[in-house]
Amino acid sequence: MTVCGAVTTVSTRTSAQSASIGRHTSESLSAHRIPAPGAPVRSGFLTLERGPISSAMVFSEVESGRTDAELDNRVRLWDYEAPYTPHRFVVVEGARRGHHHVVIRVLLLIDAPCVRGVRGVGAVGKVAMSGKLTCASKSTRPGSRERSAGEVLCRLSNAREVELRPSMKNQFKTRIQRLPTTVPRVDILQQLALPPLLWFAARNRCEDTRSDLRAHTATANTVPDTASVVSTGDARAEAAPKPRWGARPEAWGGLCGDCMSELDVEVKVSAEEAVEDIGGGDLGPLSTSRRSTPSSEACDALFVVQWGGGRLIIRDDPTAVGDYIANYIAKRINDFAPTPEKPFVLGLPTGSSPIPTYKALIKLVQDGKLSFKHVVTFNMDEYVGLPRDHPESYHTFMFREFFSHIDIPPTSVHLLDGTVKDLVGECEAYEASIRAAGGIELFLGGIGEDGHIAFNEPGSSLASRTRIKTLAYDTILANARFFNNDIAAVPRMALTVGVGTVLDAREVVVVVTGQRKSLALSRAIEDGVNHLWTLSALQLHPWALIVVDEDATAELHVKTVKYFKSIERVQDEVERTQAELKAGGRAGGQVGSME
Ligand SMILES: N[C@@H]1[C@@H](O)[C@H](O)[C@@H](COP(=O)(O)O)O[C@@H]1O
Repeated sequence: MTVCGAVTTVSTRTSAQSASIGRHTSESLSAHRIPAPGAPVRSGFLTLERGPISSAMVFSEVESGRTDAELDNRVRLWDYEAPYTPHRFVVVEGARRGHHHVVIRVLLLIDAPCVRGVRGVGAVGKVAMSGKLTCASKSTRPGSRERSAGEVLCRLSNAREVELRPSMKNQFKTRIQRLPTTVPRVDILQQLALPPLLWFAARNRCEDTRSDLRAHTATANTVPDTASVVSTGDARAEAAPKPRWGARPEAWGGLCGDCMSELDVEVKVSAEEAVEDIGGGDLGPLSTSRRSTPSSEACDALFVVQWGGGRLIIRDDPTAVGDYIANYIAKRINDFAPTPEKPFVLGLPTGSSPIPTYKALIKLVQDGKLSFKHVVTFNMDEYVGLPRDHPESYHTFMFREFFSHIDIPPTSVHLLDGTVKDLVGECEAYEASIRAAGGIELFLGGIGEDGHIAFNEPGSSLASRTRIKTLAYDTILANARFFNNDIAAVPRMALTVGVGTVLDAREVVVVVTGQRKSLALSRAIEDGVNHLWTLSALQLHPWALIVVDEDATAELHVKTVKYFKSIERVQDEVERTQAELKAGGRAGGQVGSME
């Protein structure tokens, strides 16, 4: 798989244009200004947050009613490859009213639960893809020649070779390995080093399940089943196991908002190339040549669709990091509007890194901007054998640094007890009480210098659950500072939630500050998923955010830092525009904001 950090723009018009295929930096990406509301949308304005997917492809068409050839001339292809988690992709989508329907289709949405959902569908040997997305609603009835995104994704993810149609073929051709149908989504994404074919079936299913989705948005803490949203309509897909899915309700609100309802996505798969079913496929040829015009006015709003995945926020110093995270958490809790029946379940860490966050949260509570009355907390870990009232027990730490300053009922606080006889039973009961609380909505974490999250030391299973863990010598050394630098006083064992427990949270936010964490940060986000740096498991999480200070970026590549900063700029710009639109009553609600 190729992974590079650049954006490729491909024009399909002429060879001269082909020669102009350029490698753009993320700066030039952000130079694509988002048009003002109502302004004409030009080809190429599309602004993307480069996703950490292996690559991504976006086509835009501007103005409908043209011949295919003309449209081809206007197709822009961005091929994104990025170093970080493979789940997240943001599309800023714009269109405007008028008889020139701006049809900017994007797609990209990558999540392989939908692949899992449709597993068993026949593999495709070779697919030619027109790469055009149009804007009309399409049926996804089984047997229909129109294929939904889920189907196409499924097919392409099973393809051994994917080609664009002839007009683009010479410019872009990628081979991928044939993938087993059941590989985890990350593997799929990482191996789809091609125009990734991750097409998100916005309207097809969205429309069907629209009221459900709205209900989800309203209740704000449940997330619809991906398979049912991106599925093919195939009964097997419907019956497939429900994927664990970390998208947040705002994202769904966006997908199902009024504007989005006017957008549809269809991947046209050309019949110019033979489609060879090699795995007992029963979907028929992936073929459609019909172009459609938008069924109604295209939306005139800007969209951000965020769909899980990793994001790195860089702030100047630990205080700014703490402020950022505190505001972020406060917004989550406030948006969630917790009640006694439906509390917000928050996972919490100890250590020095989260202290500025705790301070800022305390201030928000004191200022009346946040309440923990209906928040239930679960801490990550606790030393074994340290009495709860020991000054360095995590129990003491949490009450000293946080709980005693906020309005949380003590009964809503959960900490592992490392003093009990039956430590295994304690761990099992802890997992059970997390489940009973409905799972963790947001897990805040810190990391050790060796990249451990909670006490998941190097070598921990990435599927681990709450358990007893022997501490690494490095961790004992690092934590000796809390025990008067007496290494012998540091407990040798701890109870800790597992990496799997953290990954189960619907959202994970990790604080990383200080240069001593910089190597761990770089290993976790610039290298692959690795049990030696357990933070790297966040790459598997669909909705993860790491907030760091400048010092912690010391070991990162300059391009990594630039990339994430550019994302934030784009995000800010989008959110400002959205706020303006909203203020003017023109946008369909908050869409996927991370802030
Ligand atoms: N078990 C805790 C971790 O949860 C924490 O993230 C880490 C970092 O501590 P600090 O933030 O003080 O560097 O310390 C301990 O190892």
